[in-house]
Amino acid sequence: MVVALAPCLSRVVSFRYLMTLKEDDEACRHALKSGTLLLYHELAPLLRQSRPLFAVTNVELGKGKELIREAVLLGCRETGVPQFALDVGESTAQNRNTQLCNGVFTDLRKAFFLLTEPEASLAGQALLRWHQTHGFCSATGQPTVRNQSGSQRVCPNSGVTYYPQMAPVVIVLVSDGSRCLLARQRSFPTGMYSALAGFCDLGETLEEALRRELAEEVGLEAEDLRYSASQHWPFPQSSFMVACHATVSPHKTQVSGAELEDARWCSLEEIQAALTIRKPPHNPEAQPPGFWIPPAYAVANRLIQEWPFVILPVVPSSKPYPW
Ligand SMILES: NC(=O)C1=CN([C@@H]2O[C@H](COP(=O)(O)OP(=O)(O)OC[C@H]3O[C@@H](n4cnc5c(N)ncnc54)[C@H](O)[C@@H]3O)[C@@H](O)[C@H]2O)C=CC1
Ligand SMILES: [Mg+2]
Repeated sequence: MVVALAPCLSRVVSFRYLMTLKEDDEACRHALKSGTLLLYHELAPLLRQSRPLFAVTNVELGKGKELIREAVLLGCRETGVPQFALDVGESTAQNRNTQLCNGVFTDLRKAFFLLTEPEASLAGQALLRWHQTHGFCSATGQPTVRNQSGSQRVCPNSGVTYYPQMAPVVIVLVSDGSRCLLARQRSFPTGMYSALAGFCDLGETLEEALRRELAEEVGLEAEDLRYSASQHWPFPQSSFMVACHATVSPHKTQVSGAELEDARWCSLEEIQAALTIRKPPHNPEAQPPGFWIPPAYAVANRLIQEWPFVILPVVPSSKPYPW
C-alpha cells in the first residue's frame, strides 16, 4: 500500500502516517523518495550553522539505491514530509571533517553544545547505533533482519522481534529549602556539576530508584518528590531520563567516593551565576561560581533553571520560567 502525502497534516494525521510507515515496508520505501535525510558519518551528524542538516534528499546525496535503503525513519513533519537518518559510514571513505552540502560531520558530544535543536540528531544517532549493534539474535546467534523503517529487527530463525531499547534513569535535583545539591563524577568535563542521576534496577519504581540513588550517592533521604520532565539521552547508550525535584531536611551529605568525585550545596546566587555560562569555560575554577552546568538541552539544566520557581518560596511563582 502506498500512502499519499497531504500538503499539511494535523498532528493526528501525521502520527497515523508515521505509524503506517513503521508497519508498511512498501509505503516506507515510497516515502524515502520524497523524504529528507539527516546524514551521519560513523554516527557523527552532518550540521550546518548549529542545525542538523535535514535538507539533503536522496537525489542530492547522489548515492546508490542500496545505501538509501539503510536509512531509518525518525519522524514526520506536520507538512507531511517524512524524516530519515542515514549513516554514510565507510562507503564514502570520508573522514569526520568532510563537508557535504555545506555541512560538516560533527562529533555528537561536541555538537551537543552547538545545536539549537538537538532532538533529531540525538534520536537519529541512537537509532542508527542500535541497528549497528543489534545485527544478531541473542538466542540463535543468527543475523537479524530489519524492517524498512528501522523500527524493529527480527530473527528469521527464532522469530524473536527486537525493538530499540532505552535504559530508564532517574535524575533528581535535591533541595534543602534554600540550596540545591549538585555533584560531579570523575568522568565529567572539568568543572561541570549536574543533578544526581542513576539507572533504575530491574523491578524498581522510579521513586524507589530515586530514594536508593540518593542514599547510595550522597547519604540523604528524600522527603517530597515532584516530577518535572523527561528526555531521551544518548550518552553512553540510550537512556530514558525522568527528571524530578526532591526536598530533604538540611543535613550533611555523605558523598560516596566510588560514585562521585564531589557534591556541593549551591545558593540561588551561585545557580544564577552558573546559568549565565553558555559554553564550557576554559578555566571554570578561575571565576565565580567556580563550576558550570550541563547545556540547555540536558534535562539537568531544566531542573536547575526551574529550581528557584518550583522549590524556593522566596521567588514569586507568577514569574514565568526562563525558557
Ligand atoms: N540528561 C542529563 O541532564 C543528564 C544525564 N545523565 C546521564 O544519566 C545516566 C546515569 O547516571 P549515572 O550517575 O552514571 O548512573 P549510576 O549512578 O546508576 O551509575 C552508573 C553505574 O551504574 C551501573 N549500571 C546499572 N545499570 C546500567 C545501565 N543500564 N547502563 C549503564 N550502566 C548501568 C554501571 O555500573 C555504571 O557504572 C548517565 O548515562 C548520564 O550520562 C547524567 C546527568 C545529567
Ligand atoms: Mg549516579
